[in-house]
Amino acid sequence: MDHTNVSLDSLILKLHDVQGVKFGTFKLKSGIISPIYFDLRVIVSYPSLMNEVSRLLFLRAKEAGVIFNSVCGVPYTALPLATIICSQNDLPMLIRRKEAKDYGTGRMIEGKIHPGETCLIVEDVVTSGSSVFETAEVLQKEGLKVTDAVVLMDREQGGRARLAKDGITLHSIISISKLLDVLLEAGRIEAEVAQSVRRFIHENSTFRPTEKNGSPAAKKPCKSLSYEARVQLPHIHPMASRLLRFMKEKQSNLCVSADVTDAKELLEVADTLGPLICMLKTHVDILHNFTPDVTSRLSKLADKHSFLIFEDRKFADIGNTVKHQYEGGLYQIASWSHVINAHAVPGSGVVKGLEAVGKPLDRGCLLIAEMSSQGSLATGAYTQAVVKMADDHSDFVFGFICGSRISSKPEFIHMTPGVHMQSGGDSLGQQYTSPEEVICKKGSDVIIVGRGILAAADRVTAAEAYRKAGWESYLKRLSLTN
Ligand SMILES: O=c1ccn([C@@H]2O[C@H](COP(=O)(O)O)[C@@H](O)[C@H]2O)c(=O)[nH]1
Repeated sequence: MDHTNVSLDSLILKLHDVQGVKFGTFKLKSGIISPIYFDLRVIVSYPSLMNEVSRLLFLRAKEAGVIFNSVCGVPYTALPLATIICSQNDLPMLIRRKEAKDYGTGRMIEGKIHPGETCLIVEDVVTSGSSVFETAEVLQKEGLKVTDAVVLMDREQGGRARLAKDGITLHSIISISKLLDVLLEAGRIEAEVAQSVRRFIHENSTFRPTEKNGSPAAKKPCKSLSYEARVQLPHIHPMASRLLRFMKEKQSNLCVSADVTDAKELLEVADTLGPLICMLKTHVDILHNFTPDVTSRLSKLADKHSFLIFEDRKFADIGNTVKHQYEGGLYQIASWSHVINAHAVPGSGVVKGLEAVGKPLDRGCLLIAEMSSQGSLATGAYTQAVVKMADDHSDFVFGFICGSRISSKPEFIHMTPGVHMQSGGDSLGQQYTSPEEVICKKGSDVIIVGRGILAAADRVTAAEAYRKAGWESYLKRLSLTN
């Protein structure tokens, strides 16, 4: 028996001893029930284990012949591992921030960056490979090369193949198959447990390699209709149909969130970005100089450039109050906004109140089923109840604000905020996802982008980049699912 195998087996047993790996019934973040769970964060409490894992990670990269100039750990568990590797081998380290700083430079990477150099990524566990990929994306945006990643535990659920597709070679110390073999042999788990974990891993691969002609080799995700085909659906809401037509004609599933506080700037955003968007989202109550003239000009720009106006008012009161809020007051929202949205918290009265005002004007409503902010309570059973409410009021409700596709009905439009090319978020809990993730993987229809475009030096160029990314992700989704 060679020395490496002996130390690998003992490492696996130690990880089991400290409960870094557990067997039982665990609900994963995705909602899937798993018979195995890794919690490798626990190893930070065991210094000798930390040193051993760090040594093996470094050795693995060296054995594989990886040439690199710096090391970056995927936050958070791999951060101390990267620190030990760099300290013991006299290597420069880079730290990836989870959120951009909202002051100073706003950078996402800490440490001295030398564009053109190669950075090795270190991770504790890889499932789909998305965390490694997100870190690689951030490093690459700074001009660094990322060719390889080393990981302590490969769950063998498609992460390696997915990263290879993106040009990153994954090197692992322990595979889940090896872990099961060692624990079985040591009498730590029963054969049935090992068998059920193997079955689970096999059935829950997150990446299916494509055949040479590009079509998926294995099980396809459920079929998705084109925007064009959905326009023809017999029960499509007129607002959904209008939006889908704009999307098709303009090749745009981009909604710009025009969160500016000056009326002149709002109109300028609408006019300059109008040709690139299918919808303009407003928060008129943040304007310091609102006048009714602003909304009448906005309506003219919507006609000129063929986009819908969506006032993101998030109504959330009893039916009688929201009727007044929608129809009257300073903003008279119903008179100019094609689309509004509402929380389902008050119960169906909120929709009925809004419908009483909006339906005669041919307006449409989106229900807020999920939110992009950290710690949002709109999840699980609440989200499902919102879908039911939309089903019950589909004369007026034509879709959702959500993080991913939550209804299988193609008549409903799914719109996702919290979209940015760079992963991370802000200091107030906003969490960002990329256009590709939102459209292609999560099956949403429209990306809602605010600061990703508004904070850019050239807003038109940034909006075009988001339009293109959103549209190409939609085409990719169609090709993968049909
Ligand atoms: O869950 C939600 C619901 C709404 N929003 C709104 O979208 C934009 C996002 O702005 P960014 O600058 O792209 O972060 C903003 O108007 C929010 O009120 C959301 O972010 N999340």
